[in-house]
Amino acid sequence: MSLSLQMLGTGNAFAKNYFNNNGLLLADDYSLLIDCGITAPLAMHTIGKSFRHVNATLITHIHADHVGGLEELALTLKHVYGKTMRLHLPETLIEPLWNNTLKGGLYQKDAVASLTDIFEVTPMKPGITYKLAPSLSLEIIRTPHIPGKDSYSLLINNEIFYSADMTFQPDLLISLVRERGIRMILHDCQLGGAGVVHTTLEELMSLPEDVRRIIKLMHYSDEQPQFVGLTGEMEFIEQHVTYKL
Ligand SMILES: Nc1ccn([C@@H]2O[C@@H]3COP(=O)(O)O[C@H]3[C@H]2O)c(=O)n1
Ligand SMILES: [Zn+2]
Ligand SMILES: [Zn+2]
Repeated sequence: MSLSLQMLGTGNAFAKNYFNNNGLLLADDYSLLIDCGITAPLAMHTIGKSFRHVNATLITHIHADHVGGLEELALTLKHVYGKTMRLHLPETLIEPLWNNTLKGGLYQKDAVASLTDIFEVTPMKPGITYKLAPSLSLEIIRTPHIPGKDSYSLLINNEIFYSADMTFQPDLLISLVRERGIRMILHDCQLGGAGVVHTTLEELMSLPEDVRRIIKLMHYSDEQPQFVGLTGEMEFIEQHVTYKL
């Protein structure tokens, strides 16, 4: 069994030196795109890959750096390649993703009137393990981000935690490591300022050593180079590099 991750981007929503924090998870020959932000189509082109070779896409929450590329993805697949993408997403995101984000661009009278008319939709619920492929299972965990906006982090193969954008949740992180035996945490990381809607580097640095040691940092700002060497045991993930998980 081989599991690897190549981030299309590792930047935060406003980064200009990094693409949006979207990941390509590869489990043997099955590939899952985790989030599809505004920059995802260009990032895919930059790394020489095409959406038509991706088996499915999963959405963590509705912000443009996580869903802004879905219109182009759906339209190119449909009109250029005659394909549809399987979309795994938390069931509470189905209605707002269509009505508040995608309907304006994708609606077509008598043809496309809902998310299921343009994607192969698989709704997900927290606490259930979904087998996406022989060597890939996923669970979603609802984690706080913006008041009133649902956001879901991921548990991959019951051993790797992939954070959506989220505020600092030390009890969750500690229990994932000490009670569920999670061996790796990929976490969003706001490098400066107060952590109002994200987790800050300072907050992550306050975690116990056994938790810090397995954290990799992503979703960071253009100031990232100034922080290399200042993150303790936690290393930055770099975009486009393929990591064996
Ligand atoms: N209450 C809010 C809402 C949003 N934001 C910023 O907008 C970005 C949207 O994408 P993100 O990656 O979730 O990061 C959010 C904040 O930078 C913010 O800073 N405060
Ligand atoms: Zn984001
Ligand atoms: Zn967000």
